[in-house]
Amino acid sequence: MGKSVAIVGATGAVGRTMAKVIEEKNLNITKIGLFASKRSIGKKINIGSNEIIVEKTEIDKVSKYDYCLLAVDSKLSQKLAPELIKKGTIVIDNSSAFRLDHQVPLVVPEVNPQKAYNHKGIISNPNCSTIQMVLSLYPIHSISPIQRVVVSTYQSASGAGQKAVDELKNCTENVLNGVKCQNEAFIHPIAFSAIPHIDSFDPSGYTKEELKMSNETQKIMNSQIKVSATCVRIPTINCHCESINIQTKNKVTVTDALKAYEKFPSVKVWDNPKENIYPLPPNVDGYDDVFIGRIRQDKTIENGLNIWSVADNLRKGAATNAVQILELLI
Ligand SMILES: NC(=O)C1=CN([C@@H]2O[C@H](COP(=O)(O)OP(=O)(O)OC[C@H]3O[C@@H](n4cnc5c(N)ncnc54)[C@H](OP(=O)(O)O)[C@@H]3O)[C@@H](O)[C@H]2O)C=CC1
Ligand SMILES: N[C@@H](CC(=O)OP(=O)(O)O)C(=O)O
Repeated sequence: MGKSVAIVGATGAVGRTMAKVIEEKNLNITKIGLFASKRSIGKKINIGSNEIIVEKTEIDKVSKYDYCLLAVDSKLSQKLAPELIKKGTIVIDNSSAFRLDHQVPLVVPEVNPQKAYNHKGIISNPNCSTIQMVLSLYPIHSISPIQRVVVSTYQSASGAGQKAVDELKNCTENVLNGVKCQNEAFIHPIAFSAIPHIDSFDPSGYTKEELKMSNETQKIMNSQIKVSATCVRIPTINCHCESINIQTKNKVTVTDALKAYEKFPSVKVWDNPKENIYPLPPNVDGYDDVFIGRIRQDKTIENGLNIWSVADNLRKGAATNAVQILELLI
């Protein structure tokens, strides 16, 4: 029998992308409900040929659905998810609220799909930079265990939500017109800049975004891989980039890495330096895969590789991964 699915946060960057991904996949869903804040009551969103009217989020309404894809901030997830599971709705949560909870599976379907079945009502979707990195690491890890990773990210505005995308556009236009740029979504004006500060600082000096990349990777890959991350916001609209340095237990050659990536689902290699071919955000926008290029041996250590990875953070980094989890369950 077909299942019913609610998207809460349906008007946001991730929620809108979830609606698109559901439209593209032929899932056994009989009813879809779209919910957001009271500001969005009456907005219309098309899924296939159906025009769906956005409703205000109320537990009694959302809990009528079998599954809820939650795409709201973590504070709101913390409030809504327990109330929904109490009423029997299974929640796939995009926020960071429950990701490190031992009772909650944290799932990348190509890596640890079996965890999804062992849920107690909530399944967490990992952080966008983490999903992308885990898929970039896992094929290499399958050849030789990864010991340590040093990663620098170049994260797009859409990672900070729809308002941040609007702010990037307005701010760029203002700066070009000699007008001062106002910033609310970002800590500093984003136009023509690079901001090494995503989420808040931890007493260790790392940001929470950087710690998520470390802690969530260990949980998903069930391994004590050491990850040292520096997360940077750059003025691109969509798609995150990552420069990843990987240290393995035994030597992994570029040829080994290419073979492993080529047979792995959801990973594509675009790597031809002679022809200037490597993944770029505008070419990856709208795709569900993680794209890898610039694969090369690290000359400074014995068992090291450097790679460049690009993925659509709203799709594989958020909506597509969440809908894949839903697909495993229905
Ligand atoms: N953007 C990304 O790449 C990624 C995001 N995530 C996570 O996904 C979640 C959603 O992010 P994103 O889509 O970027 O955020 P947006 O800011 O773009 O969207 C937020 C959504 O939450 C809704 N909302 C706000 N307040 C309420 C309320 N009181 N009741 C019901 N709905 C409300 C908004 O509705 P309204 O329009 O009515 O205000 C909107 O639909 C966050 O937890 C984020 O951390 C995770 C991985 C990647
Ligand atoms: N922090 C990510 C997106 C995000 O919302 O992540 P999280 O769900 O882990 O807070 C970014 O800004 O690009």
